Amino acid sequence: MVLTKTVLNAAPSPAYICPTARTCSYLGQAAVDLQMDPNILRMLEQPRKVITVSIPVQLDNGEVQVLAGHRVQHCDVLGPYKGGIRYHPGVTLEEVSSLAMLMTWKCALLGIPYGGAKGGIAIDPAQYSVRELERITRRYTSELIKDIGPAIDIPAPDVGTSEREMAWMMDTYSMNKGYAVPGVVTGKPLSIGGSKGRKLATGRGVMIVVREALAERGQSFKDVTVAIQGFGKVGNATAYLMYEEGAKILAVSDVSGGLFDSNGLDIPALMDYAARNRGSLAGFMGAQRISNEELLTLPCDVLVPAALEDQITEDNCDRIQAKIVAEAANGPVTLVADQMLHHRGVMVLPDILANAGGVVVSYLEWVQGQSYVFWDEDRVNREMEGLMVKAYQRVSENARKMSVPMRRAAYMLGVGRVAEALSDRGLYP
Ligand SMILES: NC(=O)c1ccc[n+]([C@@H]2O[C@H](COP(=O)([O-])OP(=O)(O)OC[C@H]3O[C@@H](n4cnc5c(N)ncnc54)[C@H](OP(=O)(O)O)[C@@H]3O)[C@@H](O)[C@H]2O)c1
Ligand SMILES: N[C@@H](CCC(=O)O)C(=O)O
Repeated sequence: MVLTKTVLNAAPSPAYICPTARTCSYLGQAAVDLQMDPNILRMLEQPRKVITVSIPVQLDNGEVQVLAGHRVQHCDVLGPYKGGIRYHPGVTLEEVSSLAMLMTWKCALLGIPYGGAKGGIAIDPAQYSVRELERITRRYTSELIKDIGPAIDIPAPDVGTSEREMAWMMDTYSMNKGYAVPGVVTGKPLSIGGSKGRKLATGRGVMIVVREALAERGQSFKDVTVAIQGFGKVGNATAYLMYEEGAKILAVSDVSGGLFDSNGLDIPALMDYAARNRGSLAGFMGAQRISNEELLTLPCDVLVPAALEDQITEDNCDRIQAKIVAEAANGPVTLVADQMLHHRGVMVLPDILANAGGVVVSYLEWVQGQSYVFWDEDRVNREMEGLMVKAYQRVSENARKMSVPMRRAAYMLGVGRVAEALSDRGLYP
């Protein structure tokens, strides 16, 4: 394990805001691999700006709750801050800081001109009415009004948010400005400047990188079995696109548990069921019920964690049977589990590569909006695929050349690009 401050003896500043040990460790390893100037590392290991706002919201029953909303802006050396907004009870400032840092490396690795950010509110959206969620989102946006904007910081969906919340954010921001500003968010509905292809984009990116990894082994989707944890925006799209490519999807899950069929699940039927059941797989009768833990340890070729962080840990990684783990979620594999999987010869396709399709199409949405020209879905998918394949090939080549795991190779490329830009812009203004 490599921790940045111990390896390079960089003294922590009093204002140090610590993302998780995992994120610091991966950055620390990249700093060593790149023989990075410690001054640059000091600048990269802390977010530029940490914003916590208080969100008073009147519930439908008249009671007022005061929520805490965060936005962490990690680095904007390559362009505006970029990253999703998460509504989930587990949101903490530490988690948001880590996710913001991941966004910086992800955008840099994919070569898109953005920095990294993340935001979130620690709520369970299922406990609020649609009107309450709208009031929460609008007040959160108003509190952030000076800190977001098409050239400053561009939010997008993440866990618990969708194009609906992005539309409310765009409308609130625009009302404050006095004119429509579609470019303040991405992942918004098509009717207000969203991009074709954005809804399936993250899943499509996951499918593309797994396809490339299989091709390197002389395999295709028709040869493999897949298990997918999480059936939300990312898991659902990943399952659908891999199913369409001919993979046998053995299992999927959501918070209610998993569904398993050794002959392969009928993914369109499950999507249809979930769409009629407020997104949930609960109550589906056409497959065997298993737990989320059982899903992770099923005998399969490809495992796709597409829910939350820390699902594959030192406690279960010995029982993972997949040969490829594709991190559709951000941070689903703990630091220790990552090392143990590597020692066991399991290929981990890291989050900053595997799930980058979403932010790539966010970028394409922003480009279309800036130029007032909107593309058909084929063009969006083609442009995205080009960037994903190029990134995969660079990471794979670097991993081979350096004899390191894919994550380490990806971090060297992503972190290296940011460090170079920081250095070129001038460290000591
Ligand atoms: N949306 C994007 O564009 C995007 C892009 C890149 C990466 N990501 C990452 O992908 C992951 C999923 O995001 P999303 O946008 O798909 O979120 P989402 O639409 O809110 O879906 C989350 C899914 O995970 C399930 N889930 C939650 N807790 C679980 C648990 N303990 N065990 C099993 N399943 C659980 C949820 O089940 P219920 O619905 O039953 O609660 C839901 O199916 C996150 O790590 C996110 O940061 C998202
Ligand atoms: N929340 C997504 C998408 C971010 C975006 O499109 O800005 C991610 O983690 O990559």
